[in-house]
Amino acid sequence: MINLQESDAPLAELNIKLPQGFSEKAEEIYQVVTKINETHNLTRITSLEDFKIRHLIDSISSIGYYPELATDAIKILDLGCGGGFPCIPLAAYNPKLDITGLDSEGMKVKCVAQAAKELGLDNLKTIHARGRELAIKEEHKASYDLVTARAVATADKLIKECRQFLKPKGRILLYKTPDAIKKEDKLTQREAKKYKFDIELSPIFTLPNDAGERQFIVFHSQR
Ligand SMILES: C[S@@+](CC[C@H](N)C(=O)[O-])C[C@H]1O[C@@H](n2cnc3c(N)ncnc32)[C@H](O)[C@@H]1O
Repeated sequence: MINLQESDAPLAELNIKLPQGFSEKAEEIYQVVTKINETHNLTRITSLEDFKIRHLIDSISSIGYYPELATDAIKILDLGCGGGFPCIPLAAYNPKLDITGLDSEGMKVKCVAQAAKELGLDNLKTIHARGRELAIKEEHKASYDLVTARAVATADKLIKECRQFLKPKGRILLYKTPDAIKKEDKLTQREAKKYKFDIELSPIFTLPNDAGERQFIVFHSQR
């Protein structure tokens, strides 16, 4: 049984409150995703404790930094959603979020769509496409408040790929490690300046069980 609690690091550190019934939902996510994984090889993270920390807690940790995610009706594109992270836990956390999981691998989006159906997540849909192809389509251009991406590409590439999806004053929120942010800094600064984004960095936090340090980099569109 996944025992997700507010006292779990870094949920406590980030002051993230768990909605009623979320621990049970987290258990359901674990069951559904690992069942689909048996035949589709979506994730190598399958032990209960690792899944809890590296998928569930990591995915919702952005709420500590961006509290509107817990309460508001935000339209989100999760670019490179893979097996459904962070989009599945975020959709389960706040039913008002309207999330689209996008991936260039058709099998992965099919699995995420199946998981969303089994979990009753009506606020999560999926699209099979590459980011840059979808971004130029009329119905997706300038349509999202927020683009998220975890473990997809370097920040400079993601600025280019995600910027056209954003509504005016939209944001891109990347799940990163502090080391990656430092390493990518020069190119990130260049692309952010070129496409007129302000950069904001979250505090660094540490995931338990040697899962490493995390930091968010957020790009705020000036337009
Ligand atoms: C390492 S996986 C990460 C998956 C998930 N975000 C996670 O953290 O578990 C990267 C995913 O991004 C997808 N991807 C990479 N570039 C992409 C692009 N330009 N457009 C859509 N999907 C992309 C890949 O197919 C892959 O599923």
